[in-house]
Amino acid sequence: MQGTGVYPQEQLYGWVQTPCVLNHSFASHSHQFCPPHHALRPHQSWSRGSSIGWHSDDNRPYLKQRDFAAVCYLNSYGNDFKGGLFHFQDGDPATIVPSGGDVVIYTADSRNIHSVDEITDGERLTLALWFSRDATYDEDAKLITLLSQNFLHDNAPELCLPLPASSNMYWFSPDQASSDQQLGFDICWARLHVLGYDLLFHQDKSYCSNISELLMEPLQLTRGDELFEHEFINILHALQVVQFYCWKSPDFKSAKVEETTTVVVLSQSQRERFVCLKSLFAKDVCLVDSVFSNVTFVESAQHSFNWVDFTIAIATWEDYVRKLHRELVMSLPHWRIQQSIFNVSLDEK
Ligand SMILES: O=C(O)CCC(=O)C(=O)O
Ligand SMILES: [Fe+2]
Repeated sequence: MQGTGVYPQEQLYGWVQTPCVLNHSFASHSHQFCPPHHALRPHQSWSRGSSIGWHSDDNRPYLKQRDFAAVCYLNSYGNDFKGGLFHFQDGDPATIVPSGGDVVIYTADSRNIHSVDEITDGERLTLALWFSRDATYDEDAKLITLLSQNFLHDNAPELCLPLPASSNMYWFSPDQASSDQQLGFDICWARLHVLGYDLLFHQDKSYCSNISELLMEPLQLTRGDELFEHEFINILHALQVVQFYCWKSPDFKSAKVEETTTVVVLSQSQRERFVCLKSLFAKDVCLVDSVFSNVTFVESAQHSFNWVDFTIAIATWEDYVRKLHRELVMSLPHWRIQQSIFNVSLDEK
């Protein structure tokens, strides 16, 4: 994607925690309507310093299949971030102020040249979609095939556990032209860190300098000098539970506690191990703090932490994932018949 600024690097896989209510804000519409095929980019975080200069969304030979673009805002200008206004070069409205739940839709060609101002504070979250008339770019068909292969076994919830993508997907480099792992930090590690957690691999991995290998390893979480003995299957699993806990912890207050929580004090050698790991995952901890300062998810985590509630969060997260899995398994036969996940009915009034 062309742009003069710093394009956001982070793409998170997993669920979108903010509900999307569509308030249509059509910036441009044209063409005789025929239901387009869609491609979805996972929800995206624009951290402080991100921006994108004037561009159209089909501005590369390999992007020519894009006919329409849609951006759904998952949080709001003013409340969650500063800067980050969207501008069209021509036409009216010229400026869109992102507001959680709103969607802006426009043709992907040069009739809708647009830009996004630099984010000066907080974190801007969006969900971007592109629509194509060319069936060979139909993401639904690909996804349905993939889901059919992997998700048809109802009683295999472990299949729902997240698998990290390639390691450079999670590496934030201040120099975005390179993915040089001598600078910057791992975003998963950084998110855990700003929420007050450190991590420790089950086996001593301090000899291992390959981040992509480490991202796949089982691990435990620590806070202060405490080690929580639960084992997470990989860093994304731990991160999903931690974020789920931040999101849902107000609901746990009234919950009855039957879970047993095992926390031990860190030994000296364990402490040394996580110091080693820290230098592997973050070359610059000050940069982590500066990128994530004033981010709302950090503020929302300022609740009183306790491991008992956290233990409940693990079990509740598992129930939640199982529920999503069941819904998926129920919908899949229908999607397979339709060969489509999102159906636009032209007859609906
Ligand atoms: O996030 C936005 O408001 C627009 C993003 C954009 O222009 C793009 O991803 O191409
Ligand atoms: Fe764009």
